[in-house]
Amino acid sequence: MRIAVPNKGRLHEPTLSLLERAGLHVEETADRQLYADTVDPDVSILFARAADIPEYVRDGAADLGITGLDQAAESGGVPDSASEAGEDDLVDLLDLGYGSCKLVLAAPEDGDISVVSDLDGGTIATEFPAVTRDYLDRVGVDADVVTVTGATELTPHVDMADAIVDITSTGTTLKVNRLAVIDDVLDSSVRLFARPDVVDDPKVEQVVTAFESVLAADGRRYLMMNAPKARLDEVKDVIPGLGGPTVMDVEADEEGNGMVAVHAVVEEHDVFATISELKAVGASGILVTEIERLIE
Ligand SMILES: Nc1ncnc2c1ncn2[C@@H]1O[C@H](COP(=O)(O)OP(=O)(O)OP(=O)(O)O)[C@@H](O)[C@H]1O
Ligand SMILES: O=P(O)(O)OC[C@H]1O[C@H](OP(=O)(O)OP(=O)(O)O)[C@H](O)[C@@H]1O
Ligand SMILES: [Mg+2]
Repeated sequence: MRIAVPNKGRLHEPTLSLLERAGLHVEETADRQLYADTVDPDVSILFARAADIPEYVRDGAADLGITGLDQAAESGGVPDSASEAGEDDLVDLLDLGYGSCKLVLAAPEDGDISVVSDLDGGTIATEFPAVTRDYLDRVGVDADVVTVTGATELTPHVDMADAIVDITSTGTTLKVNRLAVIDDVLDSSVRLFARPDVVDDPKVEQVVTAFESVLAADGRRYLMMNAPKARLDEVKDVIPGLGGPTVMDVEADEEGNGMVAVHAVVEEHDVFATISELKAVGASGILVTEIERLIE
């Protein structure tokens, strides 16, 4: 099974680090420019441009692909569910949570375009012509779409276009170019895409489970502590944990009081408050550790 992965750009490093954390270490090879093996002999990697990955998966050059939803939408769309997928469609298997951005319609701040209908008969420049035409159909506006391959933000200032459809995340690029958002076109993040014919393959399910376990571990911590057996109920009230904490008998303390070891998964943002509450109910030797993967 082959996974297409961005070869450069902002998605390259986070994708390799996800594969690593999921246990799919990518082997260093001389020709890593194009293909690489992983520690799993059944899984190999194809490096490609983020924009080309949807096409590589459709064509069968790869079985799975990791790229932005914006790229998949531009290359022919993604149905809402696997059951609606035709054989040329991509199935959106999993939101991997990074590369979050928006495609927006934007126009010069001080211009006369303030709603999308002002663009009737106008021109929109974009790197996403298919998504833009779909959007125009949806809102019922008739505008020309010009395709550019970069520096889209400049086009309204050199009379090439009245507005643009482009990626934004912090909004800095739009601001610097004195452009204001007129409408949201598409919310995007990086997804794991598959061809419909591989969705039920056990290997694909194994990859999905591995990625899910990394996502589930994100933002959670593993707490370990000792507590007096007599106060276990109070400790449990403080840490509801994932399906309840694990409790093990340990040796009694010097005074002969029964002790237990308590282990639990907690949300990272609860750790700070939880620790003082645990101390208050008699817990000691509290350890907080990171979780690499969590299979729920
Ligand atoms: N500013 C951003 N914030 C978050 N995600 C972004 C941002 N810009 C792009 N992305 C996401 O990353 C994907 C790829 O963009 P990136 O800039 O890494 O590649 P690229 O511009 O195609 O690189 P190159 O042209 O060097 O191959 C986009 O399709 C989008 O999903
Ligand atoms: O809202 P912001 O945080 O400013 O991000 C938006 C910018 O990020 C992307 O460009 P990128 O940095 O990938 O450069 P590129 O045009 O060379 O791809 C995108 O094309 C926008 O220009
Ligand atoms: Mg870019």
